[in-house]
Amino acid sequence: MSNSSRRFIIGYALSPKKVQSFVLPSLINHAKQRGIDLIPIDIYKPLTEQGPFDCVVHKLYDEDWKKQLEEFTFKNPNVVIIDPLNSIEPLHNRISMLEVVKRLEIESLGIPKQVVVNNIESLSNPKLLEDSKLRFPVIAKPLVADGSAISHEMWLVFNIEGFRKIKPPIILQEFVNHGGVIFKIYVAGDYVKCVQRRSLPDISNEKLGDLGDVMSFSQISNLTSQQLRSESEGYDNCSYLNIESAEEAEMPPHCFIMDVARGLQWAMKLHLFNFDLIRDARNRYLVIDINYFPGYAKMPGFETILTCFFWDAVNGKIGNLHNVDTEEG
Ligand SMILES: Nc1ncnc2c1ncn2[C@@H]1O[C@H](COP(=O)(O)OP(=O)(O)OP(=O)(O)O)[C@@H](O)[C@H]1O
Ligand SMILES: O=P(O)(O)O[C@H]1[C@H](OP(=O)(O)O)[C@@H](OP(=O)(O)O)[C@@H](O)[C@@H](O)[C@@H]1OP(=O)(O)O
Ligand SMILES: [Mg+2]
Ligand SMILES: [Mg+2]
Repeated sequence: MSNSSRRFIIGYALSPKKVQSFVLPSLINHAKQRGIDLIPIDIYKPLTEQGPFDCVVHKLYDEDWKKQLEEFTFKNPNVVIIDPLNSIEPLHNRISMLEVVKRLEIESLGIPKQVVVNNIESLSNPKLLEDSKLRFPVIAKPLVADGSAISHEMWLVFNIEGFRKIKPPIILQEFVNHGGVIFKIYVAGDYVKCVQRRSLPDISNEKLGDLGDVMSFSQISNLTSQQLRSESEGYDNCSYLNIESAEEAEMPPHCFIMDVARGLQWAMKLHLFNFDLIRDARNRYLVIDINYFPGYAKMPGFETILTCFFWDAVNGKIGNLHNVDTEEG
């Protein structure tokens, strides 16, 4: 229970899909019990005429919202905005997204080799892979990561023929064998949680020749085994994805997760994000993706963690990371 009778108001500006997946009755009730009311922001009305708010959380990126936030911040400099748009923006480009990882200089941590391809001509350059020190298989990911369905559409490319299906601007990223498991680390202010999810299976050199030219996929770690099977139907390479379940893997060390989460948070100046981590055959960890305001509801204990974070936010207690906890998802 709240230790004071004062109530706090958090305004949220989220897409209808995000409201449905995040603003669950269980979260609303949990927050209420700690004196926090979660109130929807009407994006069709001026933000400055709404409220009062102690804090605003948001995941909208259009120009109109940007202007609304600027005006609101100017008139209400003491209201906490989670998070400022200029801190979120680097995550909208898959190159700038991972730049921050390089700055951390944490031992055993890195990112896969990658190169930007802006147009079809560059994609047909026969020396593209050689110049960028990449080898097949590679993953082609849309350069822009703006939350649209298209920004999640990826291709696993097995040979040069496969490039025919790819539409730049994209990045080509080294496919790193990692045992079919990824770790998703959710950060909400001071709170950090690591869960294990399904990923793409390893590809051996022998298997590479049997997989066809290219295979498209989207948000694989959110798919159930059943969805994964139907997703893979119709591809030459369907048997590649048609696996029942990945082996359970050992979780990364707590202190390592903590260091990376804290390092990323400070470097990016963000409170709400998750990052995807894979472990290669030499026990090196690679960050492959960072998402703003991810699907927290899939995280065990989400109501408690988010409510604690909101409480910290409205009480000016957003500070050092603590409470690191790892568990299987
Ligand atoms: N370099 C890589 N090597 C091996 N597998 C990878 C690599 N990059 C991505 N993957 C696999 O592809 C999946 C999707 O990639 P990524 O996380 O970049 O996409 P996304 O659409 O941004 O995902 P999210 O839904 O988490 O936002 C990962 O979860 C992982 O299974
Ligand atoms: O759909 P969910 O709620 O599960 O959350 C997903 C979230 O979608 P949403 O913000 O539209 O809801 C995605 O955001 P965009 O890149 O599309 O902006 C991205 O962050 C995914 O990684 C999240 O899944 P998770 O990484 O947590 O598994
Ligand atoms: Mg991802
Ligand atoms: Mg992503």
